[in-house]
Amino acid sequence: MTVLNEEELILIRRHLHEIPELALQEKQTHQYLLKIIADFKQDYLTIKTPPQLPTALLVLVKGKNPQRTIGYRTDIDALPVTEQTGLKFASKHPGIMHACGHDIHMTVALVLLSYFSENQPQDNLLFFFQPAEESESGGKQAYEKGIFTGKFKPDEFYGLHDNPELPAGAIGCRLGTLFAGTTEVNIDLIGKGGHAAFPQNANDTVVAAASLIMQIQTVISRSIDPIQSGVITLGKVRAGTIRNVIADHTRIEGTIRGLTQQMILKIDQRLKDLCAGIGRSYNMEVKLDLNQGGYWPVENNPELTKNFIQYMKNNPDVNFIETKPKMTGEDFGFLLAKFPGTMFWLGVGDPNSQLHSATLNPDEKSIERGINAIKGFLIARMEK
Ligand SMILES: CC(=O)N[C@@H](CCC[C@H](N)C(=O)O)C(=O)O
Repeated sequence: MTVLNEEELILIRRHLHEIPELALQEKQTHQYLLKIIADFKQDYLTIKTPPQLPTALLVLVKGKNPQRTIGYRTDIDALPVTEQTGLKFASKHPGIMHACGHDIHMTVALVLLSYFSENQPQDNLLFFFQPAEESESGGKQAYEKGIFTGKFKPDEFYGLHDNPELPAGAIGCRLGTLFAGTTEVNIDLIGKGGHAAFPQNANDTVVAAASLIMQIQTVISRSIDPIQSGVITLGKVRAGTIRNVIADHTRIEGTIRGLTQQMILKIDQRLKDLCAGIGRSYNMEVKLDLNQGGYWPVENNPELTKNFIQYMKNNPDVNFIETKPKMTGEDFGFLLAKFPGTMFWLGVGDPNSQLHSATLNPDEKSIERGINAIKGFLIARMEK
């Protein structure tokens, strides 16, 4: 096969969209990626499925005259969202959707890989198809399980995220922090169940949880410098089985976001204080589990990012937009703390939807435009 053309890339993107899989369960996706890559010219490629992380995939393209190994990462997992786009190629996996655009990310990476498998690059290029970005910290797991060793160790790393607010094909980036760091929050309140008619004999976790939720909502407004800011969203609350039984257990799940590690730790501490206080005042056990995993703030490397932005600004075919930091999280933040590099946005022109929404429908024109911009950048980078 030669370099994937526009028609082929659309078919690939649509097939990937049909088979979304959750974090660490990306078996079908992994198989499909392998099948596509098997059709590329193999002369310069080394393909490896790391046994420590069996849905991940590393593909090394051997350079002509390598001075460095440039890493390019795409995430491959999807979300537990029921698709409502009405597209002909909508998800075939009930309750799961590529609602964060990782199907677009994978397609861009595959086309870049197909191009460099035909046109041997100067430097080595390492393509990393990463599982578990949405949860389970796939990037961190990959690093800690030692998959970036020997010839699979990048000297610098690049990766993109799609952005429905930006016009299709636009490239967005900034020096400094691009994405927030996040902490996953799990709270279990354990009280005493009982008959709805006899609250005096029970210890109601729903009432305690309601109070805790309201207190947590004061953290950002009262404990955080308004110029800096942060976010706490409690997206899931589960309690009870029926209206007339007092719930002995309430589970709250949420996420904390901050643009610096210091901010995240400050919010973490306030949550610990509030949970301890609720435990004392309602006389029940309140277990708080905070897990940052690999969702560190995405800090772009100053020198490499300056170079990236300069290339994009000077390229008349690229619509470059200097963006502000966002409170979305990304476990590429962990990898950028280990390897210098740059994360950037690819505009997918769907301003009526958000990432993680059931109606997200990226404009497919963004794929080809993104590929051209990134391909040009990688070639220019290898000439330096
Ligand atoms: C781009 C994006 O939407 N990323 C996710 C990352 C998940 C972070 C983690 N699981 C958490 O919820 O804290 C996001 O939700 O921002």
